[in-house]
Amino acid sequence: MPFPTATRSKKTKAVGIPTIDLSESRARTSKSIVEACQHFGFFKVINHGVSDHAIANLERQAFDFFGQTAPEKRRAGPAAPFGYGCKAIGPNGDIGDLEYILLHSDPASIAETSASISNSPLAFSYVVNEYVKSVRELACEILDLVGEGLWLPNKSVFSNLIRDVQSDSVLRINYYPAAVKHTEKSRELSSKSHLSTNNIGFGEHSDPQILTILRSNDVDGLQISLHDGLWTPVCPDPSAFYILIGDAFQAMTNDRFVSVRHRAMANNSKKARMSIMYFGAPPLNAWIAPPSDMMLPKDQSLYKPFTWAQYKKAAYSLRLADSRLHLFKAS
Ligand SMILES: C=C1C[C@]23C[C@@]1(O)CC[C@H]2[C@@]12CC[C@H](O)[C@@](C)(C(=O)O1)[C@H]2[C@@H]3C(=O)O
Ligand SMILES: O=C(O)CCC(=O)C(=O)O
Ligand SMILES: [Fe+2]
Repeated sequence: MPFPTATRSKKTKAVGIPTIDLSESRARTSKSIVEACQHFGFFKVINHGVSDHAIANLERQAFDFFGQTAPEKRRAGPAAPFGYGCKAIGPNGDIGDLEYILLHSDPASIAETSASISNSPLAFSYVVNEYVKSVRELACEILDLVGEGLWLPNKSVFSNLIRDVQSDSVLRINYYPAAVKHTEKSRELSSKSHLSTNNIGFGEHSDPQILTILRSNDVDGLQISLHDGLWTPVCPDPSAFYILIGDAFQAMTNDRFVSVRHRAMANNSKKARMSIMYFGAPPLNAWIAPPSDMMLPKDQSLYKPFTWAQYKKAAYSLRLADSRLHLFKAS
């Protein structure tokens, strides 16, 4: 009898993930960031400038929210797409071992979602706005460094998209409850069913946006898939941010960068895992295509030009693990 997927896909491999120190010289960091985007689509940043306060305040508000009873939390859901969600991910039947809050990054939308999430909506929306402002700055700094590293005449061509007031960026707070305590009997049963330690928390996928700024507490779970298809566990580092290249950036660099496939394993720790992701996206009507000065006359565009709205619509019509960029390949 074949093993369930969770057990079959157990193979993992430890790999050195590039760490970029943003306090080093721009020439050095811009070069290292471009290399990391090309080889991994993933890297870690330290000395990132996001204040500990902004992080701790949001984490506290979120832990307070997730610590409530199920009926209390359900009042803030279902996430359609914004608000509270439990287990169901997206509109097409994907399921994970987690709870989450999804918010649009626009202040008016943050205020609206906060009213359903919190009994103190002003305090909640204040800390969300502060966090979003801070990580947006970090995202823009990284995108400017990419522009410099690629020697683009307009180094802000990418960051301008997420600085735009119409930017469609999103904030997600994922909560993976602490593992349930096992009795001897339940341990025996779950080991027989091969399911005890390898369940999926948030299934394999790439993020559709330009880039993702991810931070988690000190509980592990995140894994990335590198070239050989093996899953690489990412060591949690609450003082750092992890940067993930998304599909839109892959298209805007004509595949010079490749979006990274990743997943989060279900929590096996006695402590809950919390991850916070800022998904930096362009305005809905923005065209996703390489900047003209990035392309040489001999270069062929690998994708038909498409808008972020068109790409998002395609992503939301598919399952989490489905790849989507091929739908926009130039013939
Ligand atoms: C199954 C889905 C969930 C998702 C929308 C989708 O149809 C495919 C992309 C998924 C994803 C992954 C990254 C982010 O977590 C997210 C908010 C996004 O923009 O695309 C989720 C979507 C979601 O959970 O709604
Ligand atoms: O929770 C995590 O660490 C990863 C979640 C993720 O990839 C996502 O929400 O898109
Ligand atoms: Fe993701």
